[in-house]
Amino acid sequence: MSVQSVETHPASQTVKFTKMQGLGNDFMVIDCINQSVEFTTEKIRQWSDRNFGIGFDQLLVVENASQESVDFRYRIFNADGSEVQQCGNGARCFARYVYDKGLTDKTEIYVETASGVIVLYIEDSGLVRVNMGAPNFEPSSLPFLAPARQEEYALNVLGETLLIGAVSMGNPHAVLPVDDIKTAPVEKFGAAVESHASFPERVNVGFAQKVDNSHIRLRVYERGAAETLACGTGACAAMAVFRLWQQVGDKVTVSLPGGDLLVEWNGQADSPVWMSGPAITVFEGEI
Ligand SMILES: N[C@@H](CCC[C@H](N)C(=O)O)C(=O)O
Repeated sequence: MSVQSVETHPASQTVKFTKMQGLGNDFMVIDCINQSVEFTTEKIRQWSDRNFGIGFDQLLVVENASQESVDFRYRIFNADGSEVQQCGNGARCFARYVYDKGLTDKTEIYVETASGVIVLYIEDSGLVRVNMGAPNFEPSSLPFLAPARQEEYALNVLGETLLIGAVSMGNPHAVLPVDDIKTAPVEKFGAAVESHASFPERVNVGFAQKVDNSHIRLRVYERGAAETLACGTGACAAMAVFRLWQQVGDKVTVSLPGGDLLVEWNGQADSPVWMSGPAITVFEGEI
């Protein structure tokens, strides 16, 4: 008996993709249900290059789900080629993509990620609302090498002691409160905190200013992508940390350089964080 290997979609020479953005956090989205693509770190870095490639903060990959109760599998790669667990702005674009491409006619979409299942809702307004799951403040969940769980931590960075909050939204976040977002030391501390030895898998770094009970301003230095115009999980992380510190209420507008997100969390340990915002298709391409 001879054994034959069957490949339904042979790896193609060219790759069809869609360029999308959520508040200026931009993505290359690839359908790997209808085409087969091999990903290498080198290829992703080339594509993400803003001068020599397509240019994006993250690559989003659409795949078939591995479980029956879920609609799709959602994989995420940073611009530096690292594969990561979660991307909030990407999740909204993922919903828009699978719906607009006719891969589903559902407006409530269950998606498996490397950090669990999230649920995406396409609203009549065109905005996408995402159930991002509950925030996890256990240091080991990031991972963050702190001796015990605390509400805030003192982190030694470049000879200075920074006060931070730490939370996993599926992916790791450090949140630094600042007095004024315009003078936030993103250039000085962003990369240093991202690769601090206390975060063995690196960390996304949010600089957050409380405006009032229902409004935060935020800039995020993203792991594997440097500062972006917006970070959805970063917005959820900042809101969750400020909510834990009782600095804000249950419903907060988070203003990022690329625009506003609405983030809701009631402060209960098992309750999910909800995030709502836009998801926009920019162009279709082939490379
Ligand atoms: N832009 C994202 C987060 C993307 C992943 C992140 N850089 C990481 O390494 O965890 C968002 O909108 O959440």
